[in-house]
Amino acid sequence: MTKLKNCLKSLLNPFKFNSSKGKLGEEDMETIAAREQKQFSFDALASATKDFHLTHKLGEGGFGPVYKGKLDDGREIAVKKLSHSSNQGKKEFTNEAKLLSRVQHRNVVNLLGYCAHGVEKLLVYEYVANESLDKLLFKSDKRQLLDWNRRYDILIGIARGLLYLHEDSHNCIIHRDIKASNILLDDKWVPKIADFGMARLFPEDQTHVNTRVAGTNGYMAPEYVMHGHLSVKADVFSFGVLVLELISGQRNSTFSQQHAEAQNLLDWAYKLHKKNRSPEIMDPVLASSAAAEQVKTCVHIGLLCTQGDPQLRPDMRRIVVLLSKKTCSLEEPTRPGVPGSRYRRARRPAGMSSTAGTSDTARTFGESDSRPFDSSSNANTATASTSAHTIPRLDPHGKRPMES
Ligand SMILES: Nc1ncnc2c1ncn2[C@@H]1O[C@H](COP(=O)(O)OP(=O)(O)OP(=O)(O)O)[C@@H](O)[C@H]1O
Repeated sequence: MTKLKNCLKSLLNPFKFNSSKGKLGEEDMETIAAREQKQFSFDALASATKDFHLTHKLGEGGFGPVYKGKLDDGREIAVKKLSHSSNQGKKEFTNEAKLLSRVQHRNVVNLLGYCAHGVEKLLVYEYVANESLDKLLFKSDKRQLLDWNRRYDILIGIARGLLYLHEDSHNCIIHRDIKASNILLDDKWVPKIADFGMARLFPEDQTHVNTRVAGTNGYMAPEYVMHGHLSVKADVFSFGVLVLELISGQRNSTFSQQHAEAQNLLDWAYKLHKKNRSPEIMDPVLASSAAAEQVKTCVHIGLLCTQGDPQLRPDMRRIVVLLSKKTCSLEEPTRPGVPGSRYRRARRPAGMSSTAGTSDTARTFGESDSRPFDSSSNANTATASTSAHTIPRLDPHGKRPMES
């Protein structure tokens, strides 16, 4: 009997068995239940962030300000206060946040929980100590911290995180906004994908787009920008842009000013690849740490990911395999699509649906098409031909492909 008691006691130990009462203390039970529910009280978050004090503010993105905080139990957190423009109801928000907090992977920022308090909606993330990738990669005084091996590990980590979101999480989660600023690095340089699931929390709500800095972010897949066709291949496209940015140390969105002979980073990489000179896109600070063959393979993979036709792009499972292999034979990429931005998408001409996947027309892509797929061109010209490839129907949230 005593043995059984001890055994039970040790099983309950992680939950702070309250021996003086001989059972789990009421408070402990509440704490466990609250943690399970992933619900945080507004007071706990206000106290953790010193009333959302300016000195705790980490920054402000399109969805609202983010604050650093410390919970009573010592955990460091980042609290995202969603802007009031999210018109999602409390119950829907709670359901979505609950689902998203089940997403757990080494390369995805952990959503610890959420809080819905009056009009306030907040998301609570694990705090990731290092800076976001863009701050390191695009700042000349910091980019040498990222040698080739580190960049390569970051690439594989992001690829694994995306594979998990696409295929291995409870539902297919399309990120929709993969870019360098959404990759956070922890103190061991492990990349963590941030801001996943925003499409579910801001369903069909483009309002936040207008609060972002106007301009091109240069990561969005052309078929998504132009037609709202959202599939996992849109994330693959953005990942491809990120691959080429990591290799070159150049931001795709500001590239054109530097190299007049190419329209953008993708175009430049493609032209050099065709001449078998792709290592020339390499960031000069990598000269001593990079192996030319590996750089070549990575450029090749980046170009496969950014092809205009989403169906030609590899999926994340294949990308993880390709990146993990020492040698691999790769098909020739077709010309890259021209990336766009969400900002442009929000300004689609009247009459074009902004609902992902509702447009039934699409431009036909293919090897024979030598023109780059320009997302900035007028949408009327873009709907000229009916798609030869049917793109799977998407749910009205523009997030999960629907099983038909
Ligand atoms: N979990 C986190 N840990 C540490 N810092 C974070 C965390 N989440 C966000 N931040 C920081 O908070 C700031 C704002 O982040 P947020 O993701 O809201 O916007 P953004 O990525 O700058 O822009 P966008 O909304 O366009 O993606 C950034 O500097 C980011 O690095």
